[in-house]
Parts: sequence; C-alpha cells; structure tokens
Amino acid sequence: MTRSIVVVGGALLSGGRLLATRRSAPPELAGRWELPGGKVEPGETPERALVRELREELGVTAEPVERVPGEWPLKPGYVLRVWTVRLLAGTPEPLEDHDELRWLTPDEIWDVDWLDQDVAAVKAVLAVPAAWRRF
Ligand SMILES: Nc1nc2c([nH]c(=O)n2[C@H]2C[C@H](O)[C@@H](COP(=O)(O)OP(=O)(O)OP(=O)(O)O)O2)c(=O)[nH]1
Repeated sequence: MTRSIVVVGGALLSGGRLLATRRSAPPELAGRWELPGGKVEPGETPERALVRELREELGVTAEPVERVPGEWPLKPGYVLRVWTVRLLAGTPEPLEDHDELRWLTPDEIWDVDWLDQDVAAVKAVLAVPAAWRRF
C-alpha cells in the first residue's frame, strides 16, 4: 500500500487571531485561502517541515505547539495534518506561494474563501478554544 504524502499546515495564532494565507499558485488553487505549510520531505519530521515551510513562505521563526486532532484528505495521495503554532520572531510576509495574509478572529474566520479541503481543518482549529487564548 502506498502511504500518503503528509502536508503540514500551521495554525499560527497570535492575540486571539488565526493567520490565513491566500495562495498565488497553482492556477486551480490561486485566490483561495489556506493554512501556510507544505509537504513533509523524506526523512523530515512534520514539526521540522512546518518550521522550514513557515520560514520559507512567511519569513518567520515559529514553533509548533500541538497537533490539532484529525487528518484531512487533499488531492489523491495527500493528507493534511495541522499543528497550532506560536510565532517566536518576525512578522509574517507573503514571500512565497501567497499574495495576501489576514489575521482572523473566530468571528471573522469564514470571511475568507478557504480551500474546500481546508474547511474541516479550520473547524477543528476553532474547536480548540484554549489554543486561541494561549499566545
Ligand atoms: N500548505 C498547504 N497546502 C495545502 C493546503 N490545503 C491544500 O489542499 N494544500 C495543497 C496544495 C498543494 O497541492 C499541497 C501542498 O503543497 P505546497 O506547494 O504548499 O508545498 P511545498 O511548498 O512543499 O511544495 P513544492 O513547491 O516544494 O512542490 O497541498 C493547506 O492548507 N496548506
């Protein structure tokens, strides 16, 4: 059986807001919103992949805190796993893969057009209210 490729998503939380990022590519995903992150490379832990991706994509130093329970199918052969993330240094900027960022309160969370496959993951992040108060 072939194992799925894990895509790690970061639920970056700060001051009671979640960072949403708007994809700039590929064309079928561009303009839709997601959790920043990317594919785990061979030999890499998901947490290290997340730290690497957040540095590359947003220019920040960040620390995965805990796994959000669940796993969400993306395109065939890919699954999304999500960690809550604390920002340690830097201000996120759309350096790679994204063209806009928004910090959303829980009340604003559905104001952006999340990728269909991310909706359940975002609901799972909302279902961990303690995480929103922590950083
Ligand atoms: N990062 C991220 N990718 C997602 C989410 N939802 C979703 O369907 N995807 C898809 C988009 C891509 O097909 C795949 C992740 O690839 P990516 O392009 O972000 O990852 P990467 O930086 O490792 O990719 P690459 O440019 O090295 O190929 O998962 C999400 O919430 N976050």
